[in-house]
Amino acid sequence: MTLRVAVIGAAGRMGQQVCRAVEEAADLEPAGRFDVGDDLGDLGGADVAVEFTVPGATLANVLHCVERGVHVVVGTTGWTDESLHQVRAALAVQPKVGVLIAPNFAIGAVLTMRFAAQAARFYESVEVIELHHPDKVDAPSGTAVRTAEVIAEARRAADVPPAPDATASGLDGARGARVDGVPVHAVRLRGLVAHEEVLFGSAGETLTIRHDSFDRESFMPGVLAGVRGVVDRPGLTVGLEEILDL
Ligand SMILES: NC(=O)C1=CN([C@@H]2O[C@H](COP(=O)(O)OP(=O)(O)OC[C@H]3O[C@@H](n4cnc5c(N)ncnc54)[C@H](OP(=O)(O)O)[C@@H]3O)[C@@H](O)[C@H]2O)C=CC1
Ligand SMILES: O=C(O)C1=N[C@H](C(=O)O)C[C@H](O)C1
Repeated sequence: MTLRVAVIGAAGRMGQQVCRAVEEAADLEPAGRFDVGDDLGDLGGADVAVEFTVPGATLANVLHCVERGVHVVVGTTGWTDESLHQVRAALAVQPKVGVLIAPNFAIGAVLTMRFAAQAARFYESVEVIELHHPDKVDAPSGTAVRTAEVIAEARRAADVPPAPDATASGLDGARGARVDGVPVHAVRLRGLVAHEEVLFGSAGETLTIRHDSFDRESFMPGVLAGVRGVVDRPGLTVGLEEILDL
């Protein structure tokens, strides 16, 4: 069966790449391209909309799609418990519709989060560093936030005490931001795309897990897997790992 796919944020860095990927996929058909200021209307008759816009716009776009019975694959970051709650409420009146929200569609980034969760209970110390292109509008990255959260959950479950840190004075921000107690550092550098390092340490050893997206092409297999998977997954799914059965 051919799926008709609309792209919201189609003029953006990710949106352009998604439009190309949809055009090249034999089982998908472009239904429409939407960007800032466009009326989403009936999404061009799409079965699935792919949404890569900005944190301030994504909730309204997703709710619009759900209300019209269109499945949605969302890559935009900045989701909160409150905005996820609003999506669940909208889905309750459209029980056949599926929404997939994933902070990162690159397979290696999903594996990095999984490996980090596995390693978390074995180490005293942990820090997350995310490195991105300087045109990114949010910090830290959605991926780094999720990575820190899964690490913190695993450490709590294993009763690992807070990481040691004797810092008593210094400049604000020097130790990064705390996400669920885990220090997260954001680097913005021309030449980069999307990268993450998770550093673990214990007496006499460290473990570094690193993922690099050198090209936005790296997100496309995950996005297309999401498009094909979301139509058979009513309700809200958070994280590509659910679709990949990881
Ligand atoms: N989950 C994942 O794997 C990935 C997630 N991302 C996330 O995706 C999002 C987009 O990233 P990226 O493509 O680099 O960003 P861009 O800024 O390149 O693209 C966003 C596009 O959305 C447009 N836009 C803004 N508001 C609206 C709106 N209300 N309706 C429709 N379109 C709108 C922008 O227009 P204008 O510029 O005119 O405002 C722009 O064309 C970010 O949140 C980023 O973190 C990025 C890469 C991978
Ligand atoms: O803005 C980006 O580029 C990216 N955003 C996502 C995030 O914030 O985690 C995913 C990836 O890191 C690229």
